[in-house]
Amino acid sequence: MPEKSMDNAMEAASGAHFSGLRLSSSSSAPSSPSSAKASSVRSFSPSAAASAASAAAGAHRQPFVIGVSGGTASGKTTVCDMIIQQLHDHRVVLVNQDSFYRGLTAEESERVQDYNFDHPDAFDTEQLLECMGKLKDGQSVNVPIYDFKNHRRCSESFRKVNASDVIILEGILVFHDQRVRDLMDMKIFVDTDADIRLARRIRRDTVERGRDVNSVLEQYGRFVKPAFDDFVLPSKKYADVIIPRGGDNHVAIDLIVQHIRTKLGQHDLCKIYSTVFVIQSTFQIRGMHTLIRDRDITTPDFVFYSDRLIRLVVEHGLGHLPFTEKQVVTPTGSVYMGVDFCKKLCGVSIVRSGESMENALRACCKGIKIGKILIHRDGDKGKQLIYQKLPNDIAERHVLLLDPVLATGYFLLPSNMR
Ligand SMILES: Nc1ncnc2c1ncn2[C@@H]1O[C@H](COP(=O)(O)OP(=O)(O)O)[C@@H](O)[C@H]1O
Ligand SMILES: Nc1ccn([C@@H]2O[C@H](COP(=O)(O)O)[C@@H](O)[C@H]2O)c(=O)n1
Repeated sequence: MPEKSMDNAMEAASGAHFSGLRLSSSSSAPSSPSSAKASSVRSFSPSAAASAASAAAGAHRQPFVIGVSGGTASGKTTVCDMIIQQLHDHRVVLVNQDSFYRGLTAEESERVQDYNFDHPDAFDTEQLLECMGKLKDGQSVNVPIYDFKNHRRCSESFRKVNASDVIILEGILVFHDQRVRDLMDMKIFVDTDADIRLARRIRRDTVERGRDVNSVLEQYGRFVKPAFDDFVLPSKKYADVIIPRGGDNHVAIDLIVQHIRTKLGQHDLCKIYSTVFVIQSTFQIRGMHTLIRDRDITTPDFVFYSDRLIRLVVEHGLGHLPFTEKQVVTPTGSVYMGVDFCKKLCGVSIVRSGESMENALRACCKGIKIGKILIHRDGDKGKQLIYQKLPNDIAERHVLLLDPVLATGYFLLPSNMR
């Protein structure tokens, strides 16, 4: 039998069927050690379940929001570009706080040299919050386009920013307002020496922003430096990560990208770990998860349903073991072309073990050559090691981690069973 067919057979074993649910005693489902929950299971309506499932499937995932702050010309945009480049397989959008600079009034425009663009009041933070709120909600937004040459927003054009997996919000004062900070899952401060920043700013503002050297120096001494000391530097304490030398610090950027990937992987583990197999959620599995999460479940029912879930995980896992073709002769003398597992399952780590789990595992593994079953109990070193390697909410699903080199299976069980 080709490997695919074997997998398909195992897949079918954990596919969408209700045999594991304990329906009423008149049904053909396995008999129940306790009927306490039977009535609630009986009222399990496929149509209600279907709408609940589709609601869950269509449920909007919260994007991962990263705030990037730092002094002017510290390299914030450069760092953001590097992160975006490295996260090429995810949808990432960049929102610049600069886009939310208020347009100047005619009077302010006349005396622009007296205007403090580095004070928090120079930004329309309410509008920024509204845009970020929509993006977090999965809606696309029109972000204003700001022109540094004439200190105005373009009145007609906007930049359309689509909902994404990752939103990066960059700007000198993005850590200043607590409401903006609270939107962020990760805060990065780009820390570059003041003299380097000033040199870059002179070059950039004269080349790109239509200024002359004198006006840059004047603005820097009068507003930029004092505001950095008063508002930007004090907000550094909110940062989770400080990157010295900005875009030159490849190690820091690599580490940050790795962290973001891990966080995103909580939604899509298979993108990070090629050896992770996530069992497809079915009504049967969700129904049983619902039952065992119910605080009113009786102990016999809990044991029954958790045992059933464990069996599904284990059976699914066994489908990934290597096998060879094997012929056997049946009692009637005919030849049956079958398969035989060709390597030993040398270790199975169960994140939380209990007698019923051990029993279920041993029962499922009957007929398979098992070298050793390792059961890690609470506090075990092995368990710690497994946890260190995995994102926090991985246990929300049934996951089987197979290491093809060691042929070791890790069966992770739902969080409430830890
Ligand atoms: N590591 C670097 N080495 C040399 N120039 C840099 C470096 N990082 C940024 N720059 C330059 O400095 C200027 C400001 O960088 P930018 O990333 O736009 O900073 P910010 O967004 O903090 O204002 C740009 O002209 C950019 O090309
Ligand atoms: N019309 C404007 C608006 C802002 N600035 C300066 O921009 C700096 C912030 O942008 P960075 O890319 O350097 O982070 C800020 O320090 C303002 O002084 C300006 O000069 N003119």
